[in-house]
Amino acid sequence: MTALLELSGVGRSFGVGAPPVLHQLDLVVHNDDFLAITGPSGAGKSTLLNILGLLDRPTEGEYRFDGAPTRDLRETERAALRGSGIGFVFQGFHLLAARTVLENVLLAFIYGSVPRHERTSRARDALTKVGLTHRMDAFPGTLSGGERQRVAIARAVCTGPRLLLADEPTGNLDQANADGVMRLFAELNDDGLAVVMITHDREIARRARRHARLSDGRLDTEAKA
Ligand SMILES: Nc1ncnc2c1ncn2[C@@H]1O[C@H](COP(=O)(O)OP(=O)(O)OP(=O)(O)O)[C@@H](O)[C@H]1O
Repeated sequence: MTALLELSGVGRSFGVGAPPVLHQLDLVVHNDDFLAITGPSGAGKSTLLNILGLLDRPTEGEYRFDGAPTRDLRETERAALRGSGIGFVFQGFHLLAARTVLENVLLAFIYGSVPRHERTSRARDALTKVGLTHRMDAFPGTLSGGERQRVAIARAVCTGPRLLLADEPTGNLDQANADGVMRLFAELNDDGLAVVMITHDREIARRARRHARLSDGRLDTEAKA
């Protein structure tokens, strides 16, 4: 099976003479993978996620997305690949307070290639998938944290990405809402979406299919959660 993501000898340094934050990382993520990455604060987890999400570039090594090298892609090509192939979910939800739930989800289509006439039905379907059909016209400020994160997940998946990247997606949630988000990730993964998630919570990491631990800039992909 072709890897969806493949890192070979990837390093990332910030500034001349600074020690590398990421060091010679090798990682393969397949289409059906659900990978949790843990590690101490400052280990480079967000730096790694930014590289996987084509928001940042390695200073060493190669990153292949869906079999194709990404090194020589122009910014516009990287943005197009992000818009069509990758969904992002963050700890802080990143919703616009003055837009309704449905309008927030529709924002995802700004960067993709989904035709205009399909957008509202796709956004509604995504909100149905996350159990928020009844809150489409609500404003984010009137929702619980768990509901807000589900809106963010609907926004991340409504364009039909191959990969979902999540940075501490349960960090602002209580146990019950964190459980709900993890159930949703498992369902999306069963439907064929690859998920890579950063978490500091070992219980949450155990809910993934696979666990890798990042420390001192190195990745242990055999680590037990
Ligand atoms: N743009 C940047 N310029 C300089 N240094 C950076 C930059 N981005 C990250 N770093 C450094 O890289 C290291 C790793 O940061 P990163 O945010 O990836 O860690 P993390 O594992 O996600 O940490 P946390 O769990 O606390 O969020 C830190 O020492 C940080 O200061």
